[in-house]
Parts: sequence; C-alpha cells; structure tokens
Amino acid sequence: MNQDLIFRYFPNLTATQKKQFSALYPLYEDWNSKINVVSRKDIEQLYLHHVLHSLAIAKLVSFQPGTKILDVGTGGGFPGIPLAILFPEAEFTLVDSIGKKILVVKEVCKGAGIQNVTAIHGRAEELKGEWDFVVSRAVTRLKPFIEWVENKISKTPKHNIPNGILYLKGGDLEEELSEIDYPYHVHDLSDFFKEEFFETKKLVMVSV
Ligand SMILES: C[S@@+](CC[C@H](N)C(=O)[O-])C[C@H]1O[C@@H](n2cnc3c(N)ncnc32)[C@H](O)[C@@H]1O
Repeated sequence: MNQDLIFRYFPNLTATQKKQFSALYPLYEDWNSKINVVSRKDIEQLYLHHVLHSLAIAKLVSFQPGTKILDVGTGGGFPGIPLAILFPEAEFTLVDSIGKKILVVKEVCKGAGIQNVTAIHGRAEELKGEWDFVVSRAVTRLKPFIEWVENKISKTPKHNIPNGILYLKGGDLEEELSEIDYPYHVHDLSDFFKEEFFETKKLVMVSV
C-alpha cells in the first residue's frame, strides 16, 4: 500500500488531497474487514489496482468545477471516491444496488473528509436526474449499461469533449463494442501508466 504511486502520477496535489488519498488505505482496510468491498488479497494493492486505476479517467478529462458525475455500480467507491478527491469542486453521485457497499462509501467519505459525494442505495435504471458524465468500472456489458444511463446524460457539454460515458474495462472488447450504436473511442491505459497491471486495461469513452 503505497500512496506515493498516486503522488508520482499526480504531482500537483494539495496537502488536503494528499491527506485524503493517504487516509484511504487505513479506512478501506478497516471497513473491508467488516464488509467485503475489495477482494481480501487485493487490499494490499489498493493504490495500484483501485485508486490509480480509477484515476485513469483523469488522464483524459479534467472535470471543471460544477461538473456533475454519476458513478454507476460504485461498489466500495470506485472509480468515484478517488475522482472526488482529485476534483473537489465537481459533484459526484455514487450509486449501488447493495446497501452495505453504500454504507462503506459513506463511511470512507466521512473518515477522509470528502464532501462532494452523494451516495445512493438503489438500482441505476431507477435513478432520476441528469449528469454530465457517467463513470463506471466492471459492472455489466456496455449495451445494457448504455440503456440504463443514456437518458440521464445532459445534452449541454461543459468540456472540450462531448458528455457521455467513461467506462473502465479490461480484456477483449471487440464483440461488446460491435453491439453499441453510439460513437466511441478506446484508450489504452498503458499509454498513461507504465505498471504491468495496466497492460490490458482500457478506458472506453462513449459519446451519448
Ligand atoms: C464488480 S462490482 C464493481 C464495483 C466497483 N465499480 C469497482 O470497480 O470496484 C459491480 C457492482 O455493481 C453493482 N450493480 C450491479 N448492477 C447494478 C445496478 N443495476 N444498479 C446499481 N448497481 C449495480 C453491484 O452491486 C456491484 O457492487
């Protein structure tokens, strides 16, 4: 567990952000022993496998103050919590259908002093509201995922890229991508991070 990895890839963090990133390991270690949100053997790799992986989204988009972001199927808070620390002036809504996981999200935010996160226990399909971006990792295939969220994405862009979905995915995506009707772009995370873990990891941007 080494938060210095985060500080190396994101060298302009404020003292508050460094403190918040450093707080994540003890908070997740404690909560994970009560409610499993990160696989037990993965907890030692929290900063590489979960925090840095989540922050790959920030290598592509810098969320402006006031941007609204929805994290669907956030589990214990990935990618939403690391992004909320990095962009304290953006507004994050984290949703998961399992109440215990949302409890962990709320407790980690409270423990680390993260104030720009609203955590909701519910199903993404049933959620009402509008966001500029939807972020996610490892929830379901892209086609059903898009159907859950396409009517929740604002049509007014605030950035130099269109509003839409930023989905962290691994492995072979060809078949999944062939099922979707919106324009998309696939980015290799190995272009951003040199660790072996990222060799097969991708970020799919879907403009909705
Ligand atoms: C494999 S976990 C990934 C969690 C987190 N995104 C991560 O990468 O660590 C998938 C999560 O999606 C949630 N999920 C699945 N279907 C959902 C739905 N329809 N609405 C909200 N959450 C959902 C599950 O409860 C689970 O926590």
